[in-house]
Amino acid sequence: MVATRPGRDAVAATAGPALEVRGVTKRFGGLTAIREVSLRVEAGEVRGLIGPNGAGKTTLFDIISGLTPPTSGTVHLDGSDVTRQMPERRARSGVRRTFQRTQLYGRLSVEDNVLASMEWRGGGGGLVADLVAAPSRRRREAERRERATAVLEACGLADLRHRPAGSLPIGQARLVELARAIADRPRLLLLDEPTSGLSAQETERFGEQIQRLRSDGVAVLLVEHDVGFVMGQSDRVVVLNLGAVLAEGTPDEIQAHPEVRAAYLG
Ligand SMILES: Nc1ncnc2c1ncn2[C@@H]1O[C@H](COP(=O)(O)OP(=O)(O)OP(=O)(O)O)[C@@H](O)[C@H]1O
Repeated sequence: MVATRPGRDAVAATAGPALEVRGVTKRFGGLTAIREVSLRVEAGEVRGLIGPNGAGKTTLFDIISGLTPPTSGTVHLDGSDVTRQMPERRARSGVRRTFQRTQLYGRLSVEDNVLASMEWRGGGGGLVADLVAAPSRRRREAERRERATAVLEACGLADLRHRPAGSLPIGQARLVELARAIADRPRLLLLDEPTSGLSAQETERFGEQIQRLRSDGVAVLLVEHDVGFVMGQSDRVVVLNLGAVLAEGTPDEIQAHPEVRAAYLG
């Protein structure tokens, strides 16, 4: 008999798209920031999300990650309705996010920032805890450190691992935020304008990481004002305008779309 390995892979294979947003509306008082938006992202797919300032992109990320509830509509992860789940619970189910303004622990080292993103898995506690800890805790701690080292290397941050995160320029800080988001092997990664402030070389490295994640089966939703970057990275692109979906298609279809050109691409 062939043993099957239960876990995320098995769930993903049977339960539908990594992310499905169904008919979501969000009102702030009299303002409708999101209007009946539906979209899906499959495992191993990069989906771009573009639109002018105020189109509702960040609000949609807040709804998907659980920071704000929708006024109506539902959010599904791997086929399960998570609309009422708290953000921490969604994070443990594999939803990770980066922010337009990086959210790092400025006084902690780059490495400790990455380790902290995996703290809930166990381990932690430092040297004293190591001396008195059970073997299972020590094993988890060793795995966490090994993973942090691998992720720091992949993101080009190995030489900066002992630097306080708050001392880094924005480009490197964004890479640390990416490292934090991917260290825990997310199922769904929400990237909010990840390349703003990055050099050409850092942008290229960021793009390589996105493609590596995709080939590992991660679903990526990418909000980005750099149209060239988003078109180069994405399998499909959704265009939001005034809170509603204006168009959806391949990068070529979107770039040729007359209304999109008029509203956004110019
Ligand atoms: N907490 C809030 N209270 C009231 N209005 C809000 C709130 N958050 C967002 N909005 C409004 O909702 C609309 C969508 O904003 P949102 O930040 O989601 O757009 P965006 O597409 O992310 O814009 P940008 O590209 O500038 O980041 C805007 O009109 C904004 O002013």
